[in-house]
Amino acid sequence: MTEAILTLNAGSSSLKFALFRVGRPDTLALALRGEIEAIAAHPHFQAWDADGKALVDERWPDAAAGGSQPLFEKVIDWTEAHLGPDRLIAVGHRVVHGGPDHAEPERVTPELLAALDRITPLAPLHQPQNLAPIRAIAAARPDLPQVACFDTAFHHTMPAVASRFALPREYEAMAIRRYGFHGLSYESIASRLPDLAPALARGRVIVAHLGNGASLCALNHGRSIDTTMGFSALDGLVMGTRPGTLDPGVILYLLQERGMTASEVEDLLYRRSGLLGVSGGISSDMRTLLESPDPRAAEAVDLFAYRIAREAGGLTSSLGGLDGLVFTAGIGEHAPPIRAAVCQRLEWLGVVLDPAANERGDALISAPQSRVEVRVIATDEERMIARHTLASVEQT
Ligand SMILES: Nc1ncnc2c1ncn2[C@@H]1O[C@H](COP(=O)(O)OP(=O)(O)O)[C@@H](O)[C@H]1O
Ligand SMILES: CC(=O)OP(=O)(O)O
Ligand SMILES: [Mg+2]
Repeated sequence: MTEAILTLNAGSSSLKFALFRVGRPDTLALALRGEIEAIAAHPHFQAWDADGKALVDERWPDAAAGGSQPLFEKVIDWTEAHLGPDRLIAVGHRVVHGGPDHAEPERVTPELLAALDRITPLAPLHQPQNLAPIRAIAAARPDLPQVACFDTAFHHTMPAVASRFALPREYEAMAIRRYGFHGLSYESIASRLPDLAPALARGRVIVAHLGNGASLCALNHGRSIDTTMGFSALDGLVMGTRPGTLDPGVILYLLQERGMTASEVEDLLYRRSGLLGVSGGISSDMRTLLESPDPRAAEAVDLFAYRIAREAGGLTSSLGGLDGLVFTAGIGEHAPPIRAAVCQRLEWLGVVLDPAANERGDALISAPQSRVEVRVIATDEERMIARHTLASVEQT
């Protein structure tokens, strides 16, 4: 019988999962992976074995009644039914916010769950999605170890000058600071760089994690020194349904002058803005926008690329120059027009794209004369979670 680890990665638009077989010494072989995408609209459930052979492909016309809970249960039941001779030894979870106190992966206990629940207001779109399956599994399988892996953890290496807000000191004591997110994704990319691009592993690199949520991370020698997301997953780039950086004066104005309630503003910022809002409600999904003939879709796409380039300029300053740019996550890995638009805006930095390599989605998409090496690397948050989970269960 082989031991296996299940990973669950609940994002804002998808639930991704994977099953890894544990070999000795400490190798993790992918057994299957899958996802439910468009969880809030028309859920689409797919899974593949390690060779990419499809195991399931189901669509549900409407989001499940009762939110994501029935979808989590479906994934867990389906995975258990496909375990075969494997024995599940642990489940690892992506948990978006670890707050100030959780800088390393941790075994789930009732105390940890209560602490993570208390920081839900800092990540209202994600934390409930992350904690719900932990609770469901704890109730159904109380003896099965679970490990929480935090999206904020990788950024604990940021210097104070990058994590501090210019607020009075007492607010910093209330843990109001910039945390950064998508840390498991950045850790996954940083862990691949020594093999894929050794010079970049030692250099100054911006990683663009462009999914439904989107952010940039400045890596120096593989460590995060700055990132575009802050206290919450609202800051920085334009995202599927979030505006990214917004003058806080707008929020005061909406509350004080336009009579909006705090929860209406929350809904506006987390669910109605970004690509969805700017496109006039066409879609938060980049595929739909790239295919749409509506000029508002093109304006949303243009703003998305403009803001990536603008923030990349800022992070280049944080890094003191730029050696590499890496695109990853749903849009970064699969949307050549977005990569082209960003690279064109960064030509002043010495970025020269190889258009054919970009269209093919090659690993290296910059031209030989480019001063900045531009790469596409598939993020593997699932393997990162599995590694942390294995290390955590072996320690105890
Ligand atoms: N072939 C594609 N072309 C353009 N965009 C794509 C493609 N495939 C996926 N995407 C986009 O990737 C985004 C989802 O990215 P993903 O990293 O899976 O998100 P999350 O993990 O935040 O749920 C969506 O906007 C989707 O439209
Ligand atoms: C932190 C965050 O925005 O995550 P996601 O991209 O999964 O929405
Ligand atoms: Mg994601």
